[in-house]
Parts: sequence; C-alpha cells; structure tokens
Amino acid sequence: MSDPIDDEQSDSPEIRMKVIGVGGAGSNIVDRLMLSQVTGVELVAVNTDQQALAGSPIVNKLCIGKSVTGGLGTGGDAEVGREAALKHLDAIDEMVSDVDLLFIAAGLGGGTGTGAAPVIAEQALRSGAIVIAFVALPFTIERAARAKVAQEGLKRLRDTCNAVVPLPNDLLIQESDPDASLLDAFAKADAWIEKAIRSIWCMMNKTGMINVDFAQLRQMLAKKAGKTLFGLGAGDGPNAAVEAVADLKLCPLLHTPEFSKKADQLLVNIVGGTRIGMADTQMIMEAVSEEFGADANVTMGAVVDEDLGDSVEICILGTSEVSSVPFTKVVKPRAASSKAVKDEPAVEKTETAPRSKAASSRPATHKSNKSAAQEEFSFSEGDPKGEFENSDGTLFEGQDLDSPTYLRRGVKIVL
Ligand SMILES: Nc1nc2c(ncn2[C@@H]2O[C@H](COP(=O)(O)OP(=O)(O)OP(=O)(O)O)[C@@H](O)[C@H]2O)c(=O)[nH]1
Repeated sequence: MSDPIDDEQSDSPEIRMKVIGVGGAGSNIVDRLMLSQVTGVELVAVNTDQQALAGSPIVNKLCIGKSVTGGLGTGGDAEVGREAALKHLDAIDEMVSDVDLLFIAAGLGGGTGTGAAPVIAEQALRSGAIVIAFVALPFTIERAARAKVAQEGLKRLRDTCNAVVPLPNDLLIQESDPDASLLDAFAKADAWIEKAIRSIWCMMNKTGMINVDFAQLRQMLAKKAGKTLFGLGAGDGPNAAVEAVADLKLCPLLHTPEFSKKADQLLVNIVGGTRIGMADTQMIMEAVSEEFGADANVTMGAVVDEDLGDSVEICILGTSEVSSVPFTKVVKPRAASSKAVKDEPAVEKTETAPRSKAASSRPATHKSNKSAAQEEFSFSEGDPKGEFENSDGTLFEGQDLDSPTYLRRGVKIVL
C-alpha cells in the first residue's frame, strides 16, 4: 500500500486523524509508527516518564503529572496515571480538539497507559472525535496484579471509547519466531496497528469502488459496543481475493477470547490493486459477512490503490452489542469536568507540527455536529464473563489458544 501522505497525487485527506501513544508501550508504538513512516496521521507521545519521552523521536510529546511522579513514571499505579492526566486536561483538550478520528495506543497493566488513556479518550469523545483504542494486554507471565489492573483499564476504556481493540501480548509470542526477541514480538504487534490505521486511512480518504464516509463510520461505531472484532488478511497474485479471505480467517487476532466471534456492526474495508473487480469484491463481502457478521449490519468500503499491484488487503472492524438498551446521552457542560483538577502546565511539550497541506485543506463543514455543550456517551461493560478466566476454550487447529503459547510450545523469550 502506498504511504498515504507521501503520495502527493492522492486525494486530499478530509479526515483529521491522530495517534496518541500513552505510557511506555504506547510511546514505543508511536515511535515505531514514525520509524515505519506512517505519516498519514499525526503522532503524539504522552508519558509520565520524562526520560523515556526525551528519547522518543516523536515531535509532539507531552510529559504529564511531573508534580505527582517527579517525571519518573507511576510505579505501576493506574490511579497515579489517571491523576497525572487529569492535571493536564487543558493540554489534552488542545491535543484532541482538532481531531476527527483518534487512535489511542497503550499497554495496559502499568500505571500510565491504564490510568491516562481513558482520560484522553474521554476528552476526545467530548470534543466530538471517534476514538479507537489499540491496547496491548500484559503477558500471562507478568504478575497477576498486572492482569487485574489491565482488565480494569480495559473496562474503563470500553466505557469511554467507540471501539477498543485488545492485542494480547501472549499472542505476539505465538506469532513470532520462537527465538525472536521481545522487541521483535512487540514490533509485530505494532505492525497490526499500523496496517489497521493505514487501512482506515485509505477507507476514509481514497475514492473507491464503494466509498465509506466518515458519517458512516461514526454511525457504525456510535452503537453501544461490547467486545470488538478486528482482523486483517492479505493475498497476492491471480487468486489474491480468495487468498486474502483465507488469510483473514486465519488471522490470530480473531481467535482469541478477547474478541467476539460475530459482530452486530461490521465494517469491512477492501484495498486492492488495479486488478480487483466487482466480482472479487462481492465474493469477499459474502465470505466475510457469512463468517463474521451473520445478521450484522455490514458497512463495506472498497478502494483501489494502484501501488498494491496484484495484492488485496482486507481489514474488518466489528462491534457487538451486549445490551438492547440504546445509547444514554448525558449532556455535560465541558467546563464541569475540566475544572475537576486544576491544570498544571505541560512539563515538556514541543510545538504542534503543522498539519499536512492536504489535511489543512479540509472542508470547513466537518464536525458541524459539535456543540458548545458536549455530549458524553455512556456505554455498558462489554464482557460480563470476564476476559480470561471463565471464557470457553478457543480451539484453533487443534490447539487451545487460551493456553499461553510459551507453555504449549516451550517458547523462550530473548530479552
Ligand atoms: N505490545 C507492546 N507491549 C508493551 C510494550 N512495552 C510494554 N508493553 C506491555 O505493556 C504493559 C504496560 O507497560 P508500560 O506501557 O511500560 O507501562 P506504563 O503504562 O508506562 O505504566 P508505568 O510504567 O507503570 O507508569 C506491560 O505490562 C507490557 O506487557 C511494547 O513496546 N509493545
């Protein structure tokens, strides 16, 4: 796929997208996105660890809660992470105020990502953005307390985001070469996030055979969501479409307890080279709807990217409603929450990089649905059974994926 922003000939982006990496893992993720030249979206790093932030190549960064943490991190305390973020509500508001589609990346189980990410999500939601969070869940070998903190963080994020995509770190080991280093495994996780962001960027900004606009995306994600379903598949050559469907069905992310098996709202995006036609598109849609959507309300986009040659890529993002109770919209004056904790100045915040030429040419009609009194969405908890303990075994090719891979395969992690 061509790099969205580097492609000067591409259609002007109309949707302002940002990725905010929160905490150590989140910052690593945006660092890697930057190094892999994902420049179609603005990248921001937020952390309590001043030293780690100083080493990040990201231009826009915000050190939060120095008065609480001394700039040394939260020591794994999510309440401290939350408090640190609350001390910078004005800076966070500014960070999210011009965003249509916000991706939050974080690792759950520590203090900063778990505590601060929901605060950022809530502010972004209030300012009218759609918020999709990609969160790494700690390895099973990490302390049980971490898993508990992560589950609480996941619940909070599900209450404050339009969609939350959990990426279990155990799965990363499974996906990686047994001798791969931990950093390699993490890089692999970041590749999922990168592909998802690129795919959604293409869907929103490229003209295609079947276009999905931002209003459709908003409508699709504005339902009360529980678990998220997210997967990617790719194929190449004369049977690229068939291969891409097969690859998608094998996508390990779709075979974990964290994801639902079917979606009530399903977004399918197909990006193909010039050879992709309506017949391929239709075949993909039918196969994907049958496998993952059944009775789902399916929104589909299909765009051509000349640089893909004979390749086809499929990205699916679905949410499943866990309650028939409709959205509860609570109108809250923005100031009420913003004043909850007195803001302190950002310790380290570089100038906001100028928006891309294309992005700044965005029509002024966007975000016309914003109002001075912002709306807050109230969601219910998505997984009444809990994430790990009581879920059914997930059998895939004869193996129970709920059992940590390093136990099943004796994988060793090179640190
Ligand atoms: N996928 C991925 N996961 C990571 C990475 N770094 C850490 N993690 C995971 O994320 C969890 C949270 O770690 P951090 O992000 O370092 O923690 P933090 O949010 O900065 O919180 P504190 O350091 O306690 O303030 C860990 O338990 C790891 O499982 C990374 O680069 N990629």
